[in-house]
Amino acid sequence: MSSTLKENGGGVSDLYGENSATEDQLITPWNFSVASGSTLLRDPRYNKGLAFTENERDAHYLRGLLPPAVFTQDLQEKRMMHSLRQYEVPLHRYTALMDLQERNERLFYRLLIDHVEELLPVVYTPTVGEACQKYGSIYRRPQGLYISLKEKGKILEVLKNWPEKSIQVIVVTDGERILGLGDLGCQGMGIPVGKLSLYTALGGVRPSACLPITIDVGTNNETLLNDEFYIGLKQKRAIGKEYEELLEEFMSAVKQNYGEKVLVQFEDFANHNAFTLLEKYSSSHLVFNDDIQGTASVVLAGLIASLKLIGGTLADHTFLFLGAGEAGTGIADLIALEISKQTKAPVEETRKKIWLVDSKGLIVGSRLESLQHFKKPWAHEHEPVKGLLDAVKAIKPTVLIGTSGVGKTFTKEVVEAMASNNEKPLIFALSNPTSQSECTAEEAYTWSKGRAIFASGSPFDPVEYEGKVFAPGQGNNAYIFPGLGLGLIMSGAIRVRVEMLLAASEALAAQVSQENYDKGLIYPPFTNIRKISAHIAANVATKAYELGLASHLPRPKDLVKYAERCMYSPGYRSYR
Ligand SMILES: NC(=O)C1=CN([C@@H]2O[C@H](COP(=O)(O)OP(=O)(O)OC[C@H]3O[C@@H](n4cnc5c(N)ncnc54)[C@H](OP(=O)(O)O)[C@@H]3O)[C@@H](O)[C@H]2O)C=CC1
Ligand SMILES: CC(=O)C(=O)O
Ligand SMILES: [Mg+2]
Repeated sequence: MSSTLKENGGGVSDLYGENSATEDQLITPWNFSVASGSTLLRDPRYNKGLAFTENERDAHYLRGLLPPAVFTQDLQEKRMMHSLRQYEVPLHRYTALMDLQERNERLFYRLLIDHVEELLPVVYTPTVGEACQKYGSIYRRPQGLYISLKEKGKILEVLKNWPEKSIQVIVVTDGERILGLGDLGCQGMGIPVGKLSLYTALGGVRPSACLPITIDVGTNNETLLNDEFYIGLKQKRAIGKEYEELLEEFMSAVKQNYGEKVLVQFEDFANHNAFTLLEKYSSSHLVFNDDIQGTASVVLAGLIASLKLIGGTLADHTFLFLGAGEAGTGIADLIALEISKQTKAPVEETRKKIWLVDSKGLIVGSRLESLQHFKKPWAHEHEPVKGLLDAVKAIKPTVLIGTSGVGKTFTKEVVEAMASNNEKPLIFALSNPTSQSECTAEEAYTWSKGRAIFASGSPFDPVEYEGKVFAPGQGNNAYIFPGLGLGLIMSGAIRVRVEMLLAASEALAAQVSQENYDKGLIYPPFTNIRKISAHIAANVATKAYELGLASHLPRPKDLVKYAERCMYSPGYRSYR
């Protein structure tokens, strides 16, 4: 046993700590056996339900435990989709899909991959938002790993309780800013679970390599604190040193247990923690923040693509944001950086055409002292402006981006003002779920008299306006994180860099076809997402190799093909 392994408690090659444990240390007596009979039917990873063949039914003691019919996976898929479509309430579809995931994992992913446009709004925004709000009452079986203040000092042991040992991606939340729904505490677990199901379905990361985690430090949501069915800690949120120490223990335990190359995606933290955590851990861990960085990458891709429709370069445009938090300032940063890269102008200059409005009005120089650190770079010289409409009139943006988490804030007057200043106003209503969208697709097209180019965080159906059908795009980080994650994993990257986010944006924008543009789309349809993710992964991996951050060597020649080969496929395997 090398001294390094002893020091790090076993490291990645001694996952259970058995080899490195001394005689007086406790270890877990893991026992692995071949599943058969009802145990096999209850194991979602291996269960195939009616698709077990006659031979498998004999060999694995399944005779009599299943009805006589033998179905193909195709037929199971058809049956399941038929059954899902009977539910009119989206939340019922959600629970039916979660049940399937816990019963037959491969069938679940087969459905999700083959019907991505239909099922994405169920496992993801908007329905996942409602599921989180009602998590306590729809709760059946635990999903993911819960780490609460009670586990302080024992987080490494908690990680070891998770049955899968070879983890590649962790999505972690502390539940404080779940979509635009605020603090949902422990019930935020629906988000890491949903995001990771997309890592598998959209990015091809195998399900057993995905670990959803919720860190429960309490909640400030009074409704939840008074709810007898609330599943989390009934106390106010820990802050300051107590919070930081728990997170520090978590991040160290993750590295100790899974090594340097496990990707940690921070998700739906409130902005007073999100920026600090990202800054603190990005030089020591493979981390990225989906709300700050993933969102920035997807919006930049949409902007690059939209230039084909509205003309000019990014530098020719003026940007106005409603919302100056994680998503808003994250996007603004990446746009400024890309313009600086393209024009060679310093980033301090390129920021000047990007303006943000927060709950107190336009961010301007006179507010500098009182601004949170992430807003300060955007405090340009201008007289104070209170509301969005006045800001639109004063700044005359060509692009309006909503990242406020507040619905109905792009009013008729705001959209009309955008349309009176621009032949083709570009409008992104990014807040989730649908109830928080700054405006609907129908409002954007109607109020702009069919001239807006529109994308939203949650999906909207196509809209008919004066005989023409407009198909809105979905500007959601779900386009980016699965491919970004796959690129990091397949190259064995050890750090995330901004160049990788830019590479992901360029790859996504390049996937928008002429046919998409002809329909006014600035994002490709989700139906092709696995191909899109392979291209994003390849571009990200290319950057990882160029930057010397990749550890998977030698570099595969054709990274797109390699990405496709790495992807999990949900077809059943035959059992001996
Ligand atoms: N489409 C996508 O892929 C993504 C969408 N989002 C969505 O973006 C939204 C915001 O997320 P995030 O940036 O993380 O949240 P933050 O809490 O970090 O930021 C919200 C910002 O909106 C401002 N704001 C709140 N209310 C108003 C108002 N009435 N008028 C003007 N500004 C207002 C806040 O102002 P102040 O600072 O003064 O409090 C703050 O600057 C959420 O709904 C989320 O779902 C997030 C990530 C990805
Ligand atoms: C999409 C997403 O990450 C959010 O709304 O928070
Ligand atoms: Mg999020």
